[in-house]
Amino acid sequence: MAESKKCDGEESVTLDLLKKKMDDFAKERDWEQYHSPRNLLLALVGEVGELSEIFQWKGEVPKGLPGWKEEERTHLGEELSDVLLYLVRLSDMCGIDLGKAALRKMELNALKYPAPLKNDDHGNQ
Ligand SMILES: Nc1ccn([C@H]2C[C@H](O)[C@@H](COP(=O)(O)OP(=O)(O)OP(=O)(O)O)O2)c(=O)n1
Repeated sequence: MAESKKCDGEESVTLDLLKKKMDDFAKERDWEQYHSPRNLLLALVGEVGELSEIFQWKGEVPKGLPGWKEEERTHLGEELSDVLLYLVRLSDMCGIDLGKAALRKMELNALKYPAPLKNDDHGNQ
């Protein structure tokens, strides 16, 4: 089920919900013909370029983006969203369950890069 509600009545955002909304968006416009894997990949890369432009020439940007104007933050949210939406759509058109694939990849990452052991209360490792 794609739709899910938070307890405050607001719709909670899941990858499944975004997948369903992108599917509806394409169907309503008869744009499924354009949403081939290769087209979507190129669109995704284009949006990553637009995202990069926001940070271009700024030098290092501290976390939380202090000093950024509200309109710059809004623009950033839009470009991040374009990247996410095309990624979700690309995964769907390739038959990849992105949520499952990402969780599996994180497990692989944890095996490849084990966290260092922490001392317990008794100073033992
Ligand atoms: N064939 C298309 C075209 C657009 N979109 C959707 C997904 C993106 O979220 C957004 C991209 O729209 P634009 O190509 O108009 O890109 P921008 O919104 O970045 O506009 P601009 O490039 O003018 O800044 O619309 C889509 O699903 N399929």
